[in-house]
Amino acid sequence: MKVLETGNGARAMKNGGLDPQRISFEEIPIIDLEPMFSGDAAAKAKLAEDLRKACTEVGFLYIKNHHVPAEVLEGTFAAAETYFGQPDEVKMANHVSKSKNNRGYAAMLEENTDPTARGDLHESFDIALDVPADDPDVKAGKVLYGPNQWPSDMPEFRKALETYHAEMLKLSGHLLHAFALALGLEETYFDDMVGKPLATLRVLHYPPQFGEIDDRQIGIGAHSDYECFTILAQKEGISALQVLNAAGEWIAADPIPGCFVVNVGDQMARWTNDLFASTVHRAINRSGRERYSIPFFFGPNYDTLVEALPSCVDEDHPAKYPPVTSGDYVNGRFAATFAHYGKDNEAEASAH
Ligand SMILES: O=C(O)CCC(=O)C(=O)O
Ligand SMILES: [Fe+2]
Repeated sequence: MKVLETGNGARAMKNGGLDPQRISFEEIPIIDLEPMFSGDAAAKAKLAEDLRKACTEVGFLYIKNHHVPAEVLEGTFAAAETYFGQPDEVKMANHVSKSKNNRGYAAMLEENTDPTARGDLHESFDIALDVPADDPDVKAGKVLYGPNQWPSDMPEFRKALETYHAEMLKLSGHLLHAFALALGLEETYFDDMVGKPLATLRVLHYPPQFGEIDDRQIGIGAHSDYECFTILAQKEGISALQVLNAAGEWIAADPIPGCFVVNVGDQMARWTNDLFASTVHRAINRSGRERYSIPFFFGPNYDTLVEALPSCVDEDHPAKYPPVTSGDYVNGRFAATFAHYGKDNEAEASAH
């Protein structure tokens, strides 16, 4: 077993080295995050080992004991339901095209997460870190930074989402520490890269799909997430999310009470030179009921260079990807997903 010397002492690396062993998982592991809040070094090391295994073999996991209050989750789901229940013209008043920073509402079929598909059957509302318009980074045209856009007459909606966003930032700090330990690094290794993080919160509404389904038009098409990691809340009792395993089978990632789904994003895969798997997933809502979910995408500061970590590169495993800043990477991916606003999209939508 390979042992890695770190500033926190020696760490054994399971799976002997850098080659990830993806498995044909049929279940997604559950990781107990409690040690990051109250554990000693031994408990954290055990958690780090479990997390490393989950990220290497699967790329998806559930976390329990995350310390996000249940009422914050319930409040956000309730706020989302009220928001999406409004007439389309009301929601369109805060359409994402009215923001320079990808904030606000996007309607059914406007997004096309899988570029080979015909639009996603969901509507969404996005916020991110609220950075004022006169901030130097915003003025410099770093479009992922900027102010949020809000409906003028829904203060509860704003409050719920802002509260949830703040909780996610806290939780992301703990998770990032766990990821650092899982990579054999000092717990605080990433801390100075996340002072002004790319941190997008979306609320999503998926109407149910009935009967025969065209696999090019589902709730959200097959994709991997762009950022470092995603923390996803799903309303209990509705199955829709699916994760692709190493054998190419779709595995259900159903909601588990008290747990978030966490998945590795593309930035983390690049950081780890593909040791950690950024796993493809999709959602199809055939539950017969309206589905709501709340993903939160966490990545480092816009200017952080995402390049293979020294501990993930050696002679036999040269860096696979050129270094890229966090912002340029996410921006490039966004451009592809939102490419088809406008005429094409209207034609598609009215054809169905
Ligand atoms: O709604 C879900 O369960 C998944 C959403 C998702 O994958 C995304 O927004 O990137
Ligand atoms: Fe996703």
